[in-house]
Amino acid sequence: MDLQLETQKYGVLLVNLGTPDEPTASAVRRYLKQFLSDKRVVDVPRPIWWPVLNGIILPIRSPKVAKAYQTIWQDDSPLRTIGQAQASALQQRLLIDFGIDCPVELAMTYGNPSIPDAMARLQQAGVERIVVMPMYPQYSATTTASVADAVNAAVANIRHIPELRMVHHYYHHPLYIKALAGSVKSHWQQHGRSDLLMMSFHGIPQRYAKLGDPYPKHCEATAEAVANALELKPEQWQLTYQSRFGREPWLQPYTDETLESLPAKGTKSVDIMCPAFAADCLETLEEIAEENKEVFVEAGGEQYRYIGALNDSPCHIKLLSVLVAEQLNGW
Ligand SMILES: C=CC1=C(C)c2cc3[nH]c(cc4nc(cc5[nH]c(cc1n2)c(C)c5CCC(=O)O)C(CCC(=O)O)=C4C)c(C)c3C=C
Ligand SMILES: [Fe+2]
Ligand SMILES: [Fe+2]
Repeated sequence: MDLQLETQKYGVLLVNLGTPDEPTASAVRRYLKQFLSDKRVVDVPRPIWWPVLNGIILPIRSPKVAKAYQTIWQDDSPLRTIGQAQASALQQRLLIDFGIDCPVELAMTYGNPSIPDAMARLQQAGVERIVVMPMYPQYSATTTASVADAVNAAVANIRHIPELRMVHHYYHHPLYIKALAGSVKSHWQQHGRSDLLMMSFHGIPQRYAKLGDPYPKHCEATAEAVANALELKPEQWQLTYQSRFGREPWLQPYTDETLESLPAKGTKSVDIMCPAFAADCLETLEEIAEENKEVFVEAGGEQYRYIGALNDSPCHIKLLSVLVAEQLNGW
């Protein structure tokens, strides 16, 4: 791609969901309170949700989730460590491939580094035009739109605001599909091939999809494109949804229930990947790689292998650099 850029200085805000500052109950509580107070995430009317959140969810969930974080914590939360590696690799790639000297700052919608702090660092570096890059291949109001809300809230406190563009989704981008299919192929080369490739996506409530959230359509398109790229027959792959929260029905089929049912149907080995996660985190390293493995093995499964997220792999960074360059073009 040949970029024709004006003289303004460009910057990138690479945004992921968020994670606690420490794997302690009090830090997890602070993070969950910010996350679960977002109306995009939980849309229950506030007079009903506030007492449930503060009186039941936060006191019960925070210590439990802190213990889960302790099992994956390595000096810091993997989501933040990987995000920082992605940001610096992306900055280098933009310079090498496109000749753009463009600072890249990692930010989190909830927790740290916060979006206002990261935007302030970009402006201090002289950046006037910011590409916001939410790390969500599939658009959802619960994630991508929350990034837009948080960026707009940050801008509301700035006198001299930057110009902004945002990547909306990339669920069908050829380089994204190529990176996912490539990660499966190299996993198969190293470990051999299982009976089934499961593509487990983070869920959302069914009601949100009925109200117009296109997220499940995007997930289906990603999964079908990966299956096509790998030339899989319909019985060799399956799309599922993980991480449900609360009582109402979420997108189905559920990952854990599917894994529990597979051995009885003769599927004894599974490779599982999580295409909606741009970086490994609690939901992949603990829920999928550990908890769900136990579910499958206890139900009679024999081999269960988790295929890691794209993280800071060269194909992933290449994809991110092209997504940014596509936004910069003609700006
Ligand atoms: C309460 C409703 C939730 C919705 C809707 C939701 C959507 C959603 N989330 C991600 C990505 C991530 N979620 C992560 C953790 C996490 N998610 C929820 C709840 C909802 N997510 C909770 C309560 C938590 C915290 C852990 C827990 O209490 O179980 C993470 C991991 C963060 C980390 O620190 O490692 C990610 C990433 C997507 C992509 C999505 C909708 C498309
Ligand atoms: Fe598109
Ligand atoms: Fe989540």
